[in-house]
Amino acid sequence: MEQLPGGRRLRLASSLGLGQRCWEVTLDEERGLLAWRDPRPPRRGADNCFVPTSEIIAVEETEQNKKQRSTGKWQKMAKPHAFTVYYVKKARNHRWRCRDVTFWCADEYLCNQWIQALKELLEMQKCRPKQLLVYINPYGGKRQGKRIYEQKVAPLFSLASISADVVVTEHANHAKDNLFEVNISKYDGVVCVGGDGMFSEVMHGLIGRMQKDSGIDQNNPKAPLAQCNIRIGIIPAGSTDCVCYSTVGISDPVTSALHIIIGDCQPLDVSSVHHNNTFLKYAVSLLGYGFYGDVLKDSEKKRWMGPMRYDYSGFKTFLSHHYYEGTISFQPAKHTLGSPRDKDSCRTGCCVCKESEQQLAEQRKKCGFKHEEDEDEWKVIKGKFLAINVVNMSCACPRSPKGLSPAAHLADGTADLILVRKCSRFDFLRYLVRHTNRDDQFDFSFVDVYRVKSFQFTSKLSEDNESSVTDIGKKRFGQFCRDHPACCCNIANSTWNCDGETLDSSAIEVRVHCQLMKLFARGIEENCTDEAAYSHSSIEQLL
Ligand SMILES: CCCCCCCCCCCCC/C=C/[C@@H](O)[C@H](CO)NC(=O)CCCCCCCCCCCCCCC
Ligand SMILES: Nc1ncnc2c1ncn2[C@@H]1O[C@H](COP(=O)(O)OP(=O)(O)OP(=O)(O)O)[C@@H](O)[C@H]1O
Ligand SMILES: [Ca+2]
Repeated sequence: MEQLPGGRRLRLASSLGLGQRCWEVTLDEERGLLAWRDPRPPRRGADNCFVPTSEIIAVEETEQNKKQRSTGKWQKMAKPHAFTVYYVKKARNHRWRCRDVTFWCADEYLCNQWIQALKELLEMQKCRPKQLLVYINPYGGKRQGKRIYEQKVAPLFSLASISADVVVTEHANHAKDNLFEVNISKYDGVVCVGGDGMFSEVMHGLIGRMQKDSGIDQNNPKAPLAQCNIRIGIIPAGSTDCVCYSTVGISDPVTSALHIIIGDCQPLDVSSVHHNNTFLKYAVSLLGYGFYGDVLKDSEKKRWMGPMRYDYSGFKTFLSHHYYEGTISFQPAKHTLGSPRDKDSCRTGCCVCKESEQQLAEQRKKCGFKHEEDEDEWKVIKGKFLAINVVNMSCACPRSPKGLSPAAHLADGTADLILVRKCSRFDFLRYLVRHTNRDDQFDFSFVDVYRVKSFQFTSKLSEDNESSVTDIGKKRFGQFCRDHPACCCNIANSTWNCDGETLDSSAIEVRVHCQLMKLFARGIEENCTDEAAYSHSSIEQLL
């Protein structure tokens, strides 16, 4: 073992057994790598293996008897000693898996030195959770939440020495209400097993609890909200799993469990939604009026169909082709570097989000939690819309791998406002299809997109009702426009789809709160295979 200058940086290099051969194994704390190489010439890149120490899941002393029985490899050696390292292996499409490698040596002291060094390194990873609170929705998605947790996630948590208090929910809002009561300081994170609706519940519980504990009135739309520092982990087991997919790059329970174990952290913007100084909801993914509101409303009656309900209701809503009249006001985002038409997307370590984080910190330094009156201009648009979508993130999901707004950022303090104006059914279909291919879905004359920090909407119907409350005739009007039965204009309001839940009010006021909460995730990685993440030359140097 070598202590590097400066005292505490560790470097271990030994010749250890792996399979039936000796490998050169190196643990370098400074570079943050565990690497092993077959020393026999020729030196082929394929024989170099390495793991960033931050992605080691666990290390265990391996019982020699167990190993002898299963492989018979060590039978000729006198008393071999062995240890197994469990680590993250990055596969295709952002999928992570837990792999293990067992090293052995005849020297017990050397073996223990390795185990101790690796355990010390794991102990030093302070961002890793030790105690988690887990909520499982047994009825989300295909009703597999409990099985997914028990079979795929719990064994990994226990391997990583994470203890978990598990609550299987018995009714909607169980998790949210429970989060107002539990001793939250006991936990390093909260995990939800379910879909976007379940995530939304847990988020409401945590943000709500944080505001309550800080004496902040959620009903005040202008109140600066207290940041929620306890991270949420999402084990996807829902129908859309948009938040998980957009922050990890895949909906896969094992991948998400591994992000939780290694203690990843991804800040997330949250929008607050109010009506007449009354708090309605928070939103992280989609706030959609018109098409997505109607799809959701119809699909709620078909929950028994599982995830298929969205395709059924989507098709039905597409055929109905309703548009809605209303007024939109918004404040364009000026503080951010990006634009919704950018070709680059938000990725791990995104510099647009980092810049926003710095601005947020400076703003906090300047005025703390005091509210500063926002003088920025409002832009107003009146029109007839098939869909009004406000998205805090790309909203990528398995149905649409690039999402509703591919260049939206997870943590820049803005949302993208997408306006799809009245157009033909055929054009709307062309617009929808572009969510599933590489073509630009904003490149249509009937689609506009803006990056905003706040937003308001009033439907024509409620404006009319407000201006002539006595006009009973208008209120009694049936659902469809009787003057133009074939025109698809809808005299009734649509419903807001707020992260998969319907809102009761059509008139809403929305503000984006930059990085209000944090997830156990790291955003979508640019190039996610190990080989791409670490160049071979740096591994060669290490070995
Ligand atoms: C021709 C194929 C076109 C496919 C177009 C697919 C676009 C899909 C975009 C999905 C965006 C999801 C945004 C995330 C929202 C979540 O916060 C929320 C809660 O989980 N999920 C939904 O509201 C669930 C929303 C689910 C919406 C599904 C819409 C399906 C539309 C199907 C239209 C078929 C037309 C066919 C005509 C021949
Ligand atoms: N035990 C329960 N019984 C009934 N409803 C529940 C229960 N636990 C949670 N819920 C509610 O179920 C709703 C939907 O759950 P979830 O988001 O997990 O699945 P989903 O709707 O199929 O997926 P997605 O939101 O990704 O489309 C949530 O809004 C949550 O409040
Ligand atoms: Ca954002």
